This record gives sequence, C-alpha cells and structure tokens, in this order.
Amino acid sequence: MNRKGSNETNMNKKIVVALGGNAILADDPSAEAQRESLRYTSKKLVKLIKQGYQLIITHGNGPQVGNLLLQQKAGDSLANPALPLDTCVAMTQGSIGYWLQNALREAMRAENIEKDVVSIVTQVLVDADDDAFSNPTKPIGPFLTEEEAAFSRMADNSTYMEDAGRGWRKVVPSPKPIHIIESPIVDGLVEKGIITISAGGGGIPVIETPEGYQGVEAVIDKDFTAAKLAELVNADYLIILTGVDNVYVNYNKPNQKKLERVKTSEMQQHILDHQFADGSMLPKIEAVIQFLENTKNGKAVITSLANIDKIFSEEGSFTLVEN
Ligand SMILES: Nc1ncnc2c1ncn2[C@@H]1O[C@H](COP(=O)(O)OP(=O)(O)O)[C@@H](O)[C@H]1O
Ligand SMILES: NC(=O)OP(=O)(O)O
Repeated sequence: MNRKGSNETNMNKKIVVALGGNAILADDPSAEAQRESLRYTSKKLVKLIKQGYQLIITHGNGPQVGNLLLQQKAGDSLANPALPLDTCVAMTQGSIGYWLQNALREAMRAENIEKDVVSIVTQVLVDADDDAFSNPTKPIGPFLTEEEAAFSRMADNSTYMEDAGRGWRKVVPSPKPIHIIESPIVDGLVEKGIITISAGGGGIPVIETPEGYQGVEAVIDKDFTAAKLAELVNADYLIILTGVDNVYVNYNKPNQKKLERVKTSEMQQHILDHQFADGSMLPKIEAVIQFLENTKNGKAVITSLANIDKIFSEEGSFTLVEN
C-alpha cells in the first residue's frame, strides 16, 4: 500500500475478505449465474494472491438463504419436511463454498499459482438470550414490493421490512457472533498457506447446551463475523466488499461526500450523526470499528469488488479506516 496506506512489504500479510451476498447473486438466482459472478470475483482476488497476500475469505448468504427457505417451504410435506434455518445456512456455506473454491482454483491455474483452497463448514456461537431473537432485523431472500411483502406476511407469519430503499425483504433474527468454533482450524490452515473460505453467511448460528452445540433459527451478519474472524486470525486487513466504491456521508443527497481515509473516532461521530443506513452500511461500519478496537495495527477497507486489486496501488477508490 502506498498512496493511502503504508509501504510495508505485503509478503504473508493476512487479509480477511468479506464478499457481500448480493455481489454473488445480483438479478439471476440460477447456479450458473452465481458461479459466473464468483469466477469474476476470483479473477480479482487472485491479483491479491499474486501480490503475496494470504487470503482468508468469508461471504454473505442473505439472498441465497432466503431463496433456499422459499424452496424448503414450497416442497414441505410430512414425507419431506422443510429444513430449519440453521441447516439452510449450512447448505449455503456448502453451495457457495463449492462454487467459490472451484472458481478460485480455475483463476489461480490461469495465473500459474499453485495453492490449495478449501471451504470449511463453520459454526458460530451466539447468546441464546440475545435481544435479536425477539427483534428480527436481518434481510434475506428476494426484494419484494410492499404489496408482495404484505401478502407473504399473511402466508408465512414472518416479519418483512423495507431494505435501504431497495424493496421489501423478509427479516430474521441476527444475533451477534461471540466466537467462531472452528477458528483454530482456520488459523492452522492459514499458517500452512492454504486459502480458506469459512464462516460463510455469518456462520451457522449455534448456542451452547449441556448436550453440545445446538443450531438456532437466525442468520448472523457476515460483516460482524468477518470482524471476529479477522480478530481471531490476527489479520492485517479486513476488506469488506460491497456495492459501492466508498462509504459516503450524506449518501444519495446532492451534498454527498466520499470518505477516503478516516480514523475510527471520525467514523464513530458519523454513526452518531446517523450517516449510515441500518441493516446495510451501518453494520459494516460497526464491524470495522469492532475489528480495529480489538487489533493493534489492523486496517480496514470498504469498497467494491471492482477496486479490490487496486487497493494496494496508486489507483482505485475506497474507504480506509484506521485507528
Ligand atoms: N453512507 C453510505 N455510504 C455508502 N453506501 C451506503 C450508505 N448508506 C447505505 N448505503 C448502501 O449500503 C449498501 C451496502 O449494504 P448491502 O447491500 O446490504 O451490503 P452487502 O454488499 O453486504 O449485501 C451500499 O451498496 C449502499 O447502497
Ligand atoms: N449473512 C449475511 O450477512 O449475508 P449478506 O451479506 O448476504 O446479507
């Protein structure tokens, strides 16, 4: 990193990259369209691998897990019952991990890079008494019109909310991640130079019981889990990839202003000034601050996929947050 960061050597620097679920599934929910998005993503990520960075990848699943729930409901019968939400999260870790690890393999082969990549079914501990269980806020599945949402609410008795001006979506509880159960395994693989894809969809939410871990009906915000993962693996950078190049103040207003290099204290003030939308940009900013508060020299970047390979060069537009 030079223009906007320091010029330290990048060999073996650890980067946790969090991919938004909407970056994988845009308009076309078919497997082939999602694989194609991940092929594009992988070509971009490989540029960081070529620069010597060690990638620890995680991803969202909001659109995918909501669609899977709809499929479960559509086929629900006594002989073939719908599977619960924690299991659906596990299923999306499997499907997205499978697509992504193969896309990364192809992209690395094209660049003559010999590295292993593996997806890990990952559980994340949450608190059974988290307030989120009585206050669902995490949007999942397709965007609906207000009328469609009202109709769906009557059909499935779920909660639907408007999602950052983009339409109405089903919302489910989103407890905060306390611990990533498999993080020591991820750490061990990272130390061996293996690229990991873990804690997808925020991780499978589990609570601790006398009998062991038990799944709960929730979807954890992948940005908070990414921050926890970055802290646990002692990452140098947390990069959150989303639909915008930069975070803005006065977003979508005539006086909107791009944030380029900011201190956590400045971000905290912007939160107090209500600059970031709930359920979209706010959790990303909170996650970034959480990581920076729990790490000594970490830095965090929020940008779009188009910019990822430019973050460490002279070009590109992105928001870098540091202590
Ligand atoms: N202050 C802001 N600056 C930039 N983007 C914002 C801001 N407030 C809300 N947004 C919106 O938040 C979106 C990112 O949230 P979201 O789409 O939920 O994330 P994900 O990519 O993880 O699915 C951006 O694409 C943008 O539309
Ligand atoms: N689980 C999660 O936060 O997914 P999205 O990023 O796709 O909303």
